[in-house]
Amino acid sequence: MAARRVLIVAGEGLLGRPTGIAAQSGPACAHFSTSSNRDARHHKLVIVGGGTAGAALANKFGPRLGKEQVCVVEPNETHYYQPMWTLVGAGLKHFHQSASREIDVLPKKCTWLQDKVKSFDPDNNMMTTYGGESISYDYLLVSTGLTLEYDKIEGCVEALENDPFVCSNYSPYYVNKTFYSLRNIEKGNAIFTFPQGTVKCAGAPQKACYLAEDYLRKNGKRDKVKVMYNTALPVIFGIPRYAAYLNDIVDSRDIAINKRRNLVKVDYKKKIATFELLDSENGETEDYEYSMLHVAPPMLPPKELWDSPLVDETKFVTVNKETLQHTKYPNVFSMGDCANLPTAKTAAAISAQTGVVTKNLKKVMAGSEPTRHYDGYTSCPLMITKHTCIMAEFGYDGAILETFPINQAKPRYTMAYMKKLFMPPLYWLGLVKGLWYGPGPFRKLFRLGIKTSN
Ligand SMILES: COC1=C(OC)C(=O)C(C/C=C(\C)CCC=C(C)C)=C(C)C1=O
Repeated sequence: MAARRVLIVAGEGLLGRPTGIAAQSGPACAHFSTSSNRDARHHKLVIVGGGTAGAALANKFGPRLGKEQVCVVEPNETHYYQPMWTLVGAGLKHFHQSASREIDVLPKKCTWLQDKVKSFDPDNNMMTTYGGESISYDYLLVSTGLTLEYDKIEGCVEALENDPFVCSNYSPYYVNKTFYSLRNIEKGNAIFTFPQGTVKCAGAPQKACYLAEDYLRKNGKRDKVKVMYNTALPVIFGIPRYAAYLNDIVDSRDIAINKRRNLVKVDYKKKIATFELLDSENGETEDYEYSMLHVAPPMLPPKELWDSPLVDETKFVTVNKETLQHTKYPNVFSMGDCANLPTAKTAAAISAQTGVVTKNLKKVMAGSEPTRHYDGYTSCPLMITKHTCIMAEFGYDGAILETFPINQAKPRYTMAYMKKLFMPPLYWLGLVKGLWYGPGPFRKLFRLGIKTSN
């Protein structure tokens, strides 16, 4: 029964489809736009991507400017709360709890064009779509998210499609396979990978590992399964304060950390994963036999952006890291995973960015300069066991920006409850609706409390 369910999930996998936020395309909905004039289509504000960032901004500007003035270009029918997929992979939430209809996260007062941008021409304030539209705009928000590039790993797509024990919490097609693997693994190596390059939610690959280890231990299988985390990075986590706690945790739970290893090939018939040794000069590789393999794929902004002047050679949208305004085009902003911001890419980061872009875009629309500055705020709720969580919160240059006046680097029950119970409603009712700008004000309030009580 379980095996059948997984096979159905795996059978649906198709990497040609957009993978950033949502999955399927489908029939048009109420305020879906059917353009009557394909030659000239103009909106005051065009938002490319209806994920977390795009939906939040549509909810800010749609009601303000009106339905015809704000256009969201988003091909996918379903909007996913991706932070929940860590929990789905560990059997702590159901996949359907992470999904909503795109039409339900967008405001009534906006035009949803269910289409995908094909090319950007910011010098002429124009873009074209695969559906054959030419759209011009006064202001543009680029919030496309990232595309999962499983196909950069040789044999990985075949393995994800054919081996029930090769899984990935990053994809709606493969996230259900993670818990299937945990329930059915008997012995051997359970390997969790972290790729080279920029990823969204850099904590997710190790959360998958911790929750798996916890499940195997609690279900009496731990002594027969070796748990490994193979990462391209030279450290377990980029912020030393949290890395110190995490290193102790992996030591005490006998999780092997193999650093500077990058997954380059999966041979699912032989059950072998091949890793490039990044510190070796002559491109040496290492083969690992696996019983279960959790893949975090390389990621990049969608290829439609690569040739546009909106990005640089890194392929990420070049914005001022404080104002989030484009470095070349003052009428363009970018936020979310596709922006080249030197901080970790998370939903929590988008909450803080929403306030900044809302304020600055209003300023620019009124003919003045952007004034609000983003401090790089981001948060990573690191699930350590199913009941405990390290609530990492930080900003640019490793600044620690913890909300609560307690040590959040310690695994805590309260923070696990936050992640599992408090965050989903905060996301659906707050963040995507443009009503949650992150916990910054609470942080300041709690710090004030400490000062006055001293
Ligand atoms: C899923 O996305 C998330 C957010 O966006 C909805 C957040 O904002 C935050 C940050 C919020 C914190 C730490 C709690 C603040 C709560 C109060 C009551 C002050 C986290 C961790 C998060 O995971």
